[in-house]
Amino acid sequence: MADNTIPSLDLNNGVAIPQLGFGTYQIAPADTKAAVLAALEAGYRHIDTAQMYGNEREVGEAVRESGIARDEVFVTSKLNNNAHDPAAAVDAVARSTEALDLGPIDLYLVHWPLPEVGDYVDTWRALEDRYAAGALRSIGVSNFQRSHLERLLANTEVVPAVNQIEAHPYFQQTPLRTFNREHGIVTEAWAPIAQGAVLDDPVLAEIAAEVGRSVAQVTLRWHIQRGDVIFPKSSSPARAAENSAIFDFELSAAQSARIDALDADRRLGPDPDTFNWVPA
Ligand SMILES: NC(=O)C1=CN([C@@H]2O[C@H](COP(=O)(O)OP(=O)(O)OC[C@H]3O[C@@H](n4cnc5c(N)ncnc54)[C@H](OP(=O)(O)O)[C@@H]3O)[C@@H](O)[C@H]2O)C=CC1
Ligand SMILES: O=C1CO[C@H](CO)[C@@H](O)[C@@H]1O
Repeated sequence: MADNTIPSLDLNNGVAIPQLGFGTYQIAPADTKAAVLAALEAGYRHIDTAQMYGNEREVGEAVRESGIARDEVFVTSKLNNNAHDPAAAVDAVARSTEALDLGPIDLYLVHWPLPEVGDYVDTWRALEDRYAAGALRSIGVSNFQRSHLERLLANTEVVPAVNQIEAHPYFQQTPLRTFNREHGIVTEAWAPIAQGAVLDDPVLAEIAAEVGRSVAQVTLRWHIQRGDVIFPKSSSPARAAENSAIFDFELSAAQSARIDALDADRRLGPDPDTFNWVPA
C-alpha cells in the first residue's frame, strides 16, 4: 500500500469507474475550471457534475484543457428535475453533451425520482434509448429509494449502473446499499463527509489520531472500504489533495466498526419520497 493509486470498480456493463472522484456541487461556474484542473493535477480522474449545478461547461473545458487523454477521465452528469418528460430528457442529454463537449458522457443519472412529477419509468426509458444509441456510456439513478428501484427494475430493460444516494457516518443507508448490491447496482455516496458535519466528531477524531490522518481522510477511507464510490467536494486545492490521499493506509475492522456505530438516521438533504421540486 505504498503508493496512492485510485482503484476502479466495474459497473454492471463492464465500464470501469474510479472509486474516488471530485464533486462539484456549489462550485460557482467561474471557479469550476480552476478547481477541476487542480483536482486533475492532484490525480483525480472522475468528476461529478449535474445540469442543476450550472457548471457542466466549465467541467468540460477543464477536462479538455488538462492534457489528459479523454478516456482516462470519467465524467458524470445528471438530468435536471425539469426534464423528466421523455422528450425533454432527450433534449437534456443533447444539452449536457454539448455543454461538456467530451463526446459520449460516461455516466448520466436521473437526479431525483420526483415521485409526484410525471413518471420516472418513462424518463428512464428515454435514457435507455440514448444509451442504446451510444450517446451515453452508462446510465444510472440518484436518490432512488428501494420502492422506486423495484418499480424501475420491474418495468424496464437496463439495470441502473449506479444509485447515487446521501450516505455518511451519520446516515449509513445500510438496507438500501444492500439492495443496490444485490441487484448489481454500485452505490455512490453523496456528501461523504456530511458536508462537513462529521469533522468535529470525537470518535472520528480519536481514530484519526490513531492512524495519523485527518478526520476527512478517515471518513473517506471508511466509505472506500465499504466498497462505495465517493466524490468529496472541495474548493480548496489543498483539501482536495488531502481527500485523495486515502489509498496508502487502512482502517482495521475494529476501527470501521466504531464508525459503523455512529449511524444516527440523520439525513441532511431532501427526502426522496417527498422531494418534488422542479426548477422554473
Ligand atoms: N445526487 C445528489 O442529489 C447530490 C450529489 N452531490 C454530489 O456529491 C458531492 C459531494 O457532496 P457535497 O454535498 O459537496 O458534500 P461533502 O460531504 O463532499 O462536503 C463538502 C464540504 O466539506 C468541506 N470539505 C471538503 N474536504 C474537506 C477537508 N478535507 N477538510 C475540511 N473540510 C472539507 C468543503 O468545504 P471547502 O470547499 O471549503 O473545502 C464543503 O463545505 C457534490 O459535490 C456533488 O457532486 C451532493 C449533493 C446531492
Ligand atoms: O445534487 C444536489 C445538491 O444538493 C441539493 C440540496 O441538497 C440537492 O437538491 C441536489 O440533488
